[in-house]
Amino acid sequence: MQIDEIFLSLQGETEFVGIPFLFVRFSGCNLRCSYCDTPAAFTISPTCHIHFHGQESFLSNPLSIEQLTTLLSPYQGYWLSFTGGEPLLQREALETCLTHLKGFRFWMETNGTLPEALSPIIFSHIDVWSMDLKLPSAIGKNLWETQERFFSRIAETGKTIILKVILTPTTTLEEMEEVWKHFLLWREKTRSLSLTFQPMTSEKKVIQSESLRWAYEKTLSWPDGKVHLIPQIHPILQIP
Ligand SMILES: Nc1nc2[nH]cc(C(=O)O)c2c(=O)[nH]1
Ligand code: SF4
Ligand SMILES: [Mg+2]
Repeated sequence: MQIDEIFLSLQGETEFVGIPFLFVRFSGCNLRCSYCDTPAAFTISPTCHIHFHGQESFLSNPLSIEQLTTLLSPYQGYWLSFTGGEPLLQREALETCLTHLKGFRFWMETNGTLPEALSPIIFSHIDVWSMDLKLPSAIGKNLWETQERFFSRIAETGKTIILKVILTPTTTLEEMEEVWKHFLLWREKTRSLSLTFQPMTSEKKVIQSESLRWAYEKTLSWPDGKVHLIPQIHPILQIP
């Protein structure tokens, strides 16, 4: 498996912020979002950067499942996030991880654009799906139809799904209306759905935008606690 980095930190996004997470960052991505904060994961890296408690080491790619098991087994009981890049581009490697790594709670960080890569093994092991909503202003094309197919398939599993949308100065209010329309429609398909509006951060500061103002008002108007406006906390805390 081609892994860009493996590290332990606090979850810096969504309503799970502040709790310890292992991150396994898969190499390769099928998108090139304007706001991407992990461009290093676009390409396959010759080495995997491992950093735990400020100690770093490197392993040559590809990594074996035995290497991964040795590295992660002291952390059984922790949440483990498969992130990227886009982990579903390496479906077989992901399935190997899911069937061999024992004693973790699995979190899937996905751009939600590869419904054809989903499989029964993935469905049975992932506990929480964190799915980005990719807007045309950030990726240059409309992917709603594909994202709808992706969402419908993961919703059938009944697992927790967190939708995440990144707010940037180029995000339009029409796009925000579209996000909201989909959130309301998709809520009908599953019991455990929440939405995080995530304003972009740069230089440890939250970037102001009209979509951020819009999201603030929308979040205030929604009382059930399933809609959140939360910036990334890891750049602010200056942690990985
Ligand atoms: N602290 C921290 N929290 C995160 N939440 C999602 C991340 C990601 O890149 O997938 C991430 C990350 O890279 N670091
Ligand atoms: S999907 Fe994620 S990793 Fe890929 S380009 Fe977009 S933000 Fe970056
Ligand atoms: Mg990140």
